[in-house]
Amino acid sequence: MTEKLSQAARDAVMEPLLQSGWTYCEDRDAIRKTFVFENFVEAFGWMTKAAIWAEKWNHHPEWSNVYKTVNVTLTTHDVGGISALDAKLARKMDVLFGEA
Ligand SMILES: C[C@H](O)[C@H](O)[C@H]1CNC2=NC(N)=NC(=O)C2=N1
Repeated sequence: MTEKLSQAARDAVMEPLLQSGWTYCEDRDAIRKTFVFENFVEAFGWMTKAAIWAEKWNHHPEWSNVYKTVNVTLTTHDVGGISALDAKLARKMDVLFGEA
Protein backbone atom coordinates (compact mmCIF):
# COMPACT_ATOMS: atom_id res chain seq x y z
CA MET A 1 0.00 0.00 0.00
CA THR A 2 1.24 3.46 -0.82
CA GLU A 3 1.50 5.82 2.08
CA LYS A 4 3.49 8.85 3.06
CA LEU A 5 6.72 7.83 4.76
CA SER A 6 7.41 8.52 8.41
CA GLN A 7 10.43 10.71 9.07
CA ALA A 8 12.48 7.69 10.17
CA ALA A 9 11.53 5.62 7.12
CA ARG A 10 12.23 8.56 4.87
CA ASP A 11 15.68 9.13 6.36
CA ALA A 12 16.50 5.47 5.77
CA VAL A 13 15.38 5.28 2.13
CA MET A 14 16.69 8.72 1.26
CA GLU A 15 20.21 8.33 2.58
CA PRO A 16 21.62 6.48 -0.46
CA LEU A 17 19.63 8.65 -2.83
CA LEU A 18 21.03 11.86 -1.33
CA GLN A 19 24.49 10.32 -1.85
CA SER A 20 23.78 9.90 -5.55
CA GLY A 21 22.58 13.45 -6.10
CA TRP A 22 18.86 13.45 -5.33
CA THR A 23 17.78 16.47 -3.28
CA TYR A 24 14.60 17.46 -1.50
CA CYS A 25 12.52 20.10 -3.25
CA GLU A 26 12.25 23.25 -1.17
CA ASP A 27 8.68 24.10 -2.10
CA ARG A 28 6.97 20.71 -1.86
CA ASP A 29 7.37 17.20 -0.48
CA ALA A 30 9.25 15.75 -3.43
CA ILE A 31 12.74 14.84 -4.58
CA ARG A 32 14.55 15.96 -7.67
CA LYS A 33 17.66 15.20 -9.70
CA THR A 34 19.19 16.43 -12.94
CA PHE A 35 20.60 13.77 -15.25
CA VAL A 36 23.04 14.90 -17.95
CA PHE A 37 23.84 12.54 -20.82
CA GLU A 38 26.30 12.51 -23.71
CA ASN A 39 23.69 13.55 -26.21
CA PHE A 40 19.96 13.63 -26.94
CA VAL A 41 19.77 10.00 -28.05
CA GLU A 42 21.27 8.81 -24.75
CA ALA A 43 18.92 11.07 -22.79
CA PHE A 44 15.82 9.98 -24.64
CA GLY A 45 16.84 6.31 -24.59
CA TRP A 46 17.15 6.51 -20.80
CA MET A 47 13.77 8.22 -20.54
CA THR A 48 12.24 5.44 -22.60
CA LYS A 49 13.63 2.76 -20.29
CA ALA A 50 12.58 4.69 -17.17
CA ALA A 51 9.11 5.22 -18.64
CA ILE A 52 8.61 1.47 -19.05
CA TRP A 53 9.38 0.92 -15.35
CA ALA A 54 7.18 3.85 -14.37
CA GLU A 55 4.28 2.35 -16.28
CA LYS A 56 4.94 -1.13 -14.90
CA TRP A 57 4.82 0.27 -11.34
CA ASN A 58 2.03 2.73 -12.15
CA HIS A 59 4.19 5.48 -10.73
CA HIS A 60 5.01 8.32 -13.03
CA PRO A 61 7.71 10.98 -12.93
CA GLU A 62 7.35 14.69 -13.48
CA TRP A 63 10.18 15.35 -15.88
CA SER A 64 11.43 17.53 -18.68
CA ASN A 65 14.10 17.12 -21.30
CA VAL A 66 16.17 19.75 -23.04
CA TYR A 67 18.73 18.29 -25.47
CA LYS A 68 20.90 16.03 -23.27
CA THR A 69 19.56 17.10 -19.88
CA VAL A 70 16.63 15.51 -18.05
CA ASN A 71 15.21 17.13 -14.93
CA VAL A 72 13.22 14.71 -12.79
CA THR A 73 10.89 15.37 -9.86
CA LEU A 74 9.40 12.45 -7.96
CA THR A 75 6.49 12.61 -5.56
CA THR A 76 3.39 10.53 -4.94
CA HIS A 77 0.36 12.56 -5.94
CA ASP A 78 -2.07 10.14 -4.31
CA VAL A 79 -0.59 10.79 -0.86
CA GLY A 80 0.65 14.34 -1.39
CA GLY A 81 4.27 13.57 -0.65
CA ILE A 82 7.16 11.16 -0.81
CA SER A 83 6.38 7.44 -0.59
CA ALA A 84 8.45 4.28 -0.96
CA LEU A 85 7.50 4.24 -4.66
CA ASP A 86 9.47 7.45 -5.21
CA ALA A 87 12.56 5.90 -3.67
CA LYS A 88 12.05 2.76 -5.77
CA LEU A 89 11.76 4.71 -9.02
CA ALA A 90 14.66 7.01 -8.09
CA ARG A 91 16.87 4.00 -7.48
CA LYS A 92 15.83 2.45 -10.80
CA MET A 93 16.65 5.69 -12.60
CA ASP A 94 20.10 5.68 -11.02
CA VAL A 95 20.67 2.06 -12.00
CA LEU A 96 19.60 2.75 -15.57
CA PHE A 97 21.92 5.74 -15.59
CA GLY A 98 24.78 3.49 -14.56
CA GLU A 99 25.31 4.74 -11.05
CA ALA A 100 24.45 1.48 -9.34
C1 LIG B 1 -5.08 6.27 -10.93
C2 LIG B 1 -3.61 6.03 -10.98
O1 LIG B 1 -3.30 4.73 -10.60
C3 LIG B 1 -2.89 6.99 -10.08
O2 LIG B 1 -3.24 8.30 -10.42
C4 LIG B 1 -1.37 6.82 -10.07
C5 LIG B 1 -0.71 7.01 -11.43
N1 LIG B 1 0.67 7.45 -11.33
C6 LIG B 1 1.13 8.11 -10.28
N2 LIG B 1 2.33 8.65 -10.26
C7 LIG B 1 2.78 9.36 -9.23
N3 LIG B 1 3.99 9.89 -9.26
N4 LIG B 1 2.02 9.55 -8.16
C8 LIG B 1 0.79 9.04 -8.05
O3 LIG B 1 0.12 9.24 -7.04
C9 LIG B 1 0.30 8.27 -9.13
N5 LIG B 1 -0.88 7.72 -9.09
